[in-house]
Amino acid sequence: QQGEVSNTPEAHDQSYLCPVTVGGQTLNLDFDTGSADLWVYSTLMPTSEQRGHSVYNPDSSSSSNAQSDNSWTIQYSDGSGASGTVYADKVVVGSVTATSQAVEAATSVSSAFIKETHNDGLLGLAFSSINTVQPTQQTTFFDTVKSTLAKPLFTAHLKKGAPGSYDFGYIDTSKYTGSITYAHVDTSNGLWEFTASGYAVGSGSTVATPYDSIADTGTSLLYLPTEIVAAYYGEVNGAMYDSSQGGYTVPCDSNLPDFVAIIGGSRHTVPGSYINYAPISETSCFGGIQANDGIGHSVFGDVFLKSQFVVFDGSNSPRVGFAKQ
Ligand SMILES: N#Cc1c(N)n[nH]c1N1CCCC1
Repeated sequence: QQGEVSNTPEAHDQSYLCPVTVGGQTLNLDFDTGSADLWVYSTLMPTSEQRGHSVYNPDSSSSSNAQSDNSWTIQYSDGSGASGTVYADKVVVGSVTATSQAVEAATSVSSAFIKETHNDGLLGLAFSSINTVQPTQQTTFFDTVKSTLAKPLFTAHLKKGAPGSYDFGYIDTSKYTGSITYAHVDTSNGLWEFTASGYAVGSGSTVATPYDSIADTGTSLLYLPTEIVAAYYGEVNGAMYDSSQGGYTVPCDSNLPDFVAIIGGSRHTVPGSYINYAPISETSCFGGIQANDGIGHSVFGDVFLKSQFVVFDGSNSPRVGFAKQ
């Protein structure tokens, strides 16, 4: 099988949500290549926390089977988290069906999620080795269906301020220009982890330096080594590190330079306008590039990914591919 599902950006392209049917019930989920749990808001949560969300009711699904011995709890690096119990149920993404997918029904969700009223949960697309279900670890939707797909891959086509798509099982050549360049993926941390080999700021010269990175659709910004971030904002008049905001800010009327990442031996350019992320005040805007201090690797999040067509190749030699949209 193969199929396409639309994604729709939240404000500032902070996240991208896709309609998914779980046990015949449609929820809007954040497809996240940085985690490996499919969890949903559910009727098992306090009623007050369900308000404003579409929720999964396992009792009203004709295909749900409780996995009563299993439970889950997940913590994300931004401090948000959720926990709950597990069911097996039918999950449909576009036209791709997982007849018996582990659906992690939340009993508790952190406040950071509750206020995102369009987000009804996550669909993890990292490797199943980091799925949090215990005592019996479960597979991601992609791993569940992979053997039934025409090709063992999915693609991400995220756009700036407009709907895009995720495709499962095929590469739609109409969604990119030029060629796709690939980088080998190291799966030892359960992530789509690769090594970028350099960078350039605007029309500046290319700096050859390797930096360990992940492709993460569930992260909004582009997190890079501190020296690269300093080199970037050093080219922006009025840019500053504002500890009260927790990162670099720029004047909102800045004409920001492009950022070029060298991956797979090719140049991949983020337009400078994408790096003016969101207003903080009348004149100050939060930068879309920030330092990766404390993360342990660089994170190519949505600020970067929405400039590219991205292939997540889950074959026996996993790799990520990037092409210009
Ligand atoms: N923090 C964080 C994070 C990440 N690194 N990948 N996905 C994340 N989230 C998905 C929903 C909330 C956070």
